[in-house]
Amino acid sequence: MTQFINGQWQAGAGHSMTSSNPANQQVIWQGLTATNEQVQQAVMAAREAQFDWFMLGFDARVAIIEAYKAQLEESKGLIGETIAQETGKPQWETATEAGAMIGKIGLSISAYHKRTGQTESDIPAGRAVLRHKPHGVVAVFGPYNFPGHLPNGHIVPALIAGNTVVFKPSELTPKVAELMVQLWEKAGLPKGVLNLVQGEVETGKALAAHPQIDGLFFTGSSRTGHLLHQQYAGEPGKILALEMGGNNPLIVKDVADTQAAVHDIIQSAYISAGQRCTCARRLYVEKGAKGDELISQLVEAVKKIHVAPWNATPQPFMGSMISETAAKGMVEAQRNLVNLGGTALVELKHLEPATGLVSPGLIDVTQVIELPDEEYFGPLLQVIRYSEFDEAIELANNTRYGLSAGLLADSRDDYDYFLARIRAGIVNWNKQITGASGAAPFGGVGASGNHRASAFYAADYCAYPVASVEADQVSMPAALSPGLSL
Ligand SMILES: NC(=O)C1=CN([C@@H]2O[C@H](COP(=O)(O)OP(=O)(O)OC[C@H]3O[C@@H](n4cnc5c(N)ncnc54)[C@H](O)[C@@H]3O)[C@@H](O)[C@H]2O)C=CC1
Ligand SMILES: O=C(O)CCC(=O)N[C@@H](CCC(=O)O)C(=O)O
Repeated sequence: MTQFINGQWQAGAGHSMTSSNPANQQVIWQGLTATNEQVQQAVMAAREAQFDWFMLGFDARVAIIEAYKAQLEESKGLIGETIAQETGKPQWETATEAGAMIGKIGLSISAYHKRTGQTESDIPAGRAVLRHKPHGVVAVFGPYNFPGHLPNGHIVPALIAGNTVVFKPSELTPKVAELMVQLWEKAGLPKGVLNLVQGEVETGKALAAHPQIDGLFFTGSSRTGHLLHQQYAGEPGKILALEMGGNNPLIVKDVADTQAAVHDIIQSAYISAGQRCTCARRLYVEKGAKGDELISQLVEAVKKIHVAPWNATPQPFMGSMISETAAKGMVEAQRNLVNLGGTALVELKHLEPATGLVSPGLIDVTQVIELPDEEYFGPLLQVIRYSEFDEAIELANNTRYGLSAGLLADSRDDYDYFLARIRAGIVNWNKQITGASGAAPFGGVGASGNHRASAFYAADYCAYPVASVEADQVSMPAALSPGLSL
């Protein structure tokens, strides 16, 4: 039973789909995809349930969402293990993803009040009331790299606001999605409020194209996000929130503690085997002896990064990438950069055939004239040597993306200058550029997003404001407008 439609689990009526552990190819989930007819049923179930869900009222909705939180807490270990098995990420890391899912509940309730909610003020003619209403039925699309936390970051605020949801997870992580929906079911969510349709791109297309969708909240690649943006052109009545990838720069300038800088670089570029949208892809290091020393320490540290399957003891820093295909894609990306004139400082290697296990790579691309503005979604960091800070900032900004960026420098003045000039939605100083806080907005500019930041600002795209001027009864004004007599 792979689809959850109108409160019932049912088998897909489409074709066969499997999900396997990318570290050993063991099949961990098997089922049939949803057909267009099942997508239609899911959307109509969400439509049917929406008004009652909204009319239940905020407190009653939140009570169910708190019950879901209790389910998450009870199943925290299982969630972490399922994510690790399906994505290949190490267990220490997926435990933090399960924790972030739990933390999302309190943050989303607080964000609802702070960003939306209801306010009233007295005005001469009565009172002005600001309320927020849900859009209606929203589709949530999830990526594979955070299969629990990131869809959860759309679903929870959407439900708090009174929307109903049709969730289409990544085809690479159906098992995590199924577990999440089972926990909502146990929490007592009324039928039709959250529906799950599993499948590949065709299922996504059917859902995105459904005329009864009022909004679409997407986290995934820039390529797919751009397709959806084109598809929603000419539909101003629908809300589209796009959280997409990046080609994120990190600049190092005059740091006293080189070892600490190396640590921040590694946490920025290689966590989750480089499969975070916030990961550093380009590292700018000053030319000269100090820069050479930093690079040589970085090379040694990258060579020592422990890579192993998700459940290995001791735990590795990097687990497997999501698939063998993804691993091969990174080897191909490295080959392409070498062909363009790059020099591998640490070669990224596919460690075992038929798995997603790769070693981290570091490549000097200073000599590459036309550096591709691509998001290589894996553990491959490109190094560019610069002469002047201005040059480094200009190169860092030379991207169509604008998600995260960072500066490692001991001078506050340097940071203020960088902050004023860099174009990105997440800008950090002397901190890794991954691991953004859910208590802050999360989103990028350029090809990284459409100015609908998620995380704490997700509340904004989950509801629309309704401004009212109200009085308890109809009454005559103190004076009539010129030219009127009654
Ligand atoms: N900005 C952010 O918050 C984040 C962005 N990402 C980005 O996500 C990407 C990795 O995730 P993927 O799963 O590979 O993304 P993806 O774009 O391949 O897939 C995302 C979802 O869209 C669906 N989909 C794919 N093509 C579609 C189409 N034509 N119409 C409708 N639906 C379609 C997929 O089935 C999946 O459910 C990276 O680029 C990463 O940077 C990942 C996490 C956070
Ligand atoms: O959504 C939130 O609560 C905060 C954003 C977040 O968790 N970002 C993570 C993962 C994003 C990704 O998939 O790359 C991060 O910044 O590391």
